[in-house]
Amino acid sequence: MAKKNSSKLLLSKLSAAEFWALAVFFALPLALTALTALFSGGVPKLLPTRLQTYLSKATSQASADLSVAPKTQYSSCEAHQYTSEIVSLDPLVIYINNFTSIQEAEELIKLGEDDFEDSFISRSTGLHKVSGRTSQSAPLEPTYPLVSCILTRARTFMGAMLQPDESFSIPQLVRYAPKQRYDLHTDFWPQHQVVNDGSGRRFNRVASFFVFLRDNCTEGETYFPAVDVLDRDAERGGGIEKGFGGKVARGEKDGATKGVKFKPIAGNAIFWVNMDNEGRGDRRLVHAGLPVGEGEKIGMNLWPRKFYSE
Ligand SMILES: O=C(O)CCC(=O)C(=O)O
Ligand SMILES: [Fe+2]
Repeated sequence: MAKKNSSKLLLSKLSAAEFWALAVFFALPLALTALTALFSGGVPKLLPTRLQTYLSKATSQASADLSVAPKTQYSSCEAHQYTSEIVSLDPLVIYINNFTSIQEAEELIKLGEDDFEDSFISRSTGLHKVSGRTSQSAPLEPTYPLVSCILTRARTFMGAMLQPDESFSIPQLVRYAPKQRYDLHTDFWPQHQVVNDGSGRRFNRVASFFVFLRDNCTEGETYFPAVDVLDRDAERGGGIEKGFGGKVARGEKDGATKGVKFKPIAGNAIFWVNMDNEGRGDRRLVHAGLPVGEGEKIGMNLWPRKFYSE
């Protein structure tokens, strides 16, 4: 009772201006909460069920509109789950298990699948269509959250090999239908390329990641005829090859068993180093995408670029 009287007394002592100042002070947080609820779609939930029906059409339309931004929808960047195994030390070839998850692999395909065109090869003279590459390719926008996440993963994998100002080429999806292939080639250029930023600096593809994204096929292995580690292993009983549990096998060239080939397994990747410290390309990293038998193979190229002084 005494408390009620004292608050009455206090109100009667306030001027009109002081009263309104106090009213605004107490009402402002309430108004802000209501506005936040309005913009986050929370208002319908605050209303009685009967009234919610009046709003349901508008709010479900709003959430439907949100779902039509597929290219940027996947935004989580999961911590990597990969494990790695060295296939060859010299030249350096590393097999990476689970470089992407299956969900990430399918999501990457979705991001590029409207943009597939017949593959070309890139040379200093421009882009060329060649008969030895019959697949289709699609660029992947590096700023999409998932693509940027995978590029960061690749950069972290490379550790000290890349300087912070050295970046990746635009990632590229490659898709093969039955009989399609990419004949023997190297990913590095015989001559360093000039960066098109006006600086005159020259770069080359210091290393390559080839990531298998869809393995719904027979054959279609990635083949390195001059990486001879399994050939040497065969002379000692083939223990290393068996240790890879079918992911890696010996290849065939000109009727002879030679080199190493990698079976397409979605999510797994091959990493290899193309250039030595002096910026010379290593021809032992010549490789091919062997013709696909049945089904479809989709992979992704990630090419880290390093600058060279000449
Ligand atoms: O398809 C493959 O297995 C390899 C593809 C490749 O080497 C490339 O696109 O540069
Ligand atoms: Fe290649």
